[in-house]
Amino acid sequence: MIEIVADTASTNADLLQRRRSGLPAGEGCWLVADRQHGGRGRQGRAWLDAPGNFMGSTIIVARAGDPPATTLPLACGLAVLEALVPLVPVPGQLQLKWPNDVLLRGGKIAGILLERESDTIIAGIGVNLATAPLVANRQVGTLGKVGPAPDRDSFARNLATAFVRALELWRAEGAPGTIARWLAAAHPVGSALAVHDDAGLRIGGRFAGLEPDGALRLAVDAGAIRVIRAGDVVLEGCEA
Ligand SMILES: O=C(O)CCCC[C@@H]1SC[C@@H]2NC(=O)N[C@@H]21
Repeated sequence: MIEIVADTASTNADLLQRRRSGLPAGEGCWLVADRQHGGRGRQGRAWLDAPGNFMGSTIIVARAGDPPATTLPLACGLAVLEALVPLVPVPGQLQLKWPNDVLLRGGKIAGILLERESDTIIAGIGVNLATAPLVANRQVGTLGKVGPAPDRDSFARNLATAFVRALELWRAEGAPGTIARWLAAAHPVGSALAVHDDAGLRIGGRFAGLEPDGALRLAVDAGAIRVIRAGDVVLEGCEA
């Protein structure tokens, strides 16, 4: 079920609140906002909205036997990518960047914030369907750069369908299959990346694939591998 609200602070906050209050809201339930004035992004950043863009959240209920939670962001990124592929003239222009950003010609077009409280995981998704908000020091993408902006509501329906499939595949294939499909859709191994860790430190290196739990492998000086489990990743030469 997809519910649409005209304006809210954050669809993630709203769905979390519904689960806390014990209101009926489970997997398959979506909340989509026309406008969102307190959008939350990863790493404590804000997510800027714009008319015609997609801002929405859904619920995932963790089950015993689920694959490692660290691979769920990858599955969510694959779902958003699947919903976007039919909307671009050249599908290869879309790439995933760790853990779940979608890039269009190198500019970030979609971001996902996962927030967890006990068995409830809220996946909040922002997609620049119509407008690329101005973000300091970042090249952001919009579908409007490669064609007409798609209808938000039909995008929402396609995304909900892609999400069901992505969750089923994640649960059926587990971490190895999810990682293999994510790698096939990501920028190439060897791409230059800069990682800004939680302390604000910048680590430069080259993309060296993923660990079995979905963490990022970064080849740094002298061929050493740094394993990144949290941080903000920039694809050098494309973003900022
Ligand atoms: O920083 C990111 O890349 C993640 C951005 C996630 C934004 C979406 S918009 C809908 C949902 N509600 C929020 O407050 N945030 C997410």
